[in-house]
Amino acid sequence: MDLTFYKYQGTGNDFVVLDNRSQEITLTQEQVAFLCDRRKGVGADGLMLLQNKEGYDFEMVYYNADGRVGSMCGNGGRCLVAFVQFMGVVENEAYFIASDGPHKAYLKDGLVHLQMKDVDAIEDLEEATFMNTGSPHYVKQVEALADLNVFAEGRAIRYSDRFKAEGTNVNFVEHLPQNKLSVRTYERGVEDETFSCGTGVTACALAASRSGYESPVPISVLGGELQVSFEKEGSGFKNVFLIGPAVQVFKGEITL
Ligand SMILES: N[C@H](CCC[C@H](N)C(=O)O)C(=O)O
Repeated sequence: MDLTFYKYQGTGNDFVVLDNRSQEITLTQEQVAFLCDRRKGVGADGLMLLQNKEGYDFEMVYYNADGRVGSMCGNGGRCLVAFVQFMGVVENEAYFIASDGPHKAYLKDGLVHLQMKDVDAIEDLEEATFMNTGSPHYVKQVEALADLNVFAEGRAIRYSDRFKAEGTNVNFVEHLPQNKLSVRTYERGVEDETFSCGTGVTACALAASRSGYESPVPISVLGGELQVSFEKEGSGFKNVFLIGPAVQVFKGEITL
């Protein structure tokens, strides 16, 4: 099978994007893993299929780099919105369905604003918090984030008794002055540190709001700058938006 693919990146979280509106593409777990392989394939943290869905502008189907169907990916969602605008499917606004439900998004001043699911509950753990922002996220506040071994520490938590069956993404967040955060993330399904995780920084911003952080929260990640805006509602959050750039890197062809 000959495939035309696009490569996108959002703050360094990178994706292979395939237009499957004709429904001609079906990929095995091995084929997705091959396309995401950085040495033997195209190379990406994840792969997305753009599909049609009645009642929506499009459907987002997301796979992790290991080839398994993933849960919601915030940076991937932002990249897919940029892709559908590039393909002429939408102009500046989109309404789509992903694994965690419907999402609204719009483009403004070159940034993609993606509405994330409402978050009802943040679970308090002994030294961290845990929540689902479309994907599961463990959030641990640290100091000296730059010196942390995110791979080793993240991996230990991801494979701990509580999380080893389902897995979790693991975020380490440093609280900086002036309402700013710095975040590094170990991603499930990539099983490594990535340069950015959209659902992860969303979780970090919501967790930080409990220490007085106010919307919008600017967040530095290894691959750039993101923002998260939100409204508090009781112990939960609504109107949560992930805001940042999404860039087409190249288009290519590959034979499977
Ligand atoms: N990079 C993604 C998260 C992917 C989710 C995945 N790693 C999982 O939970 O299995 C993001 O920007 O939100």
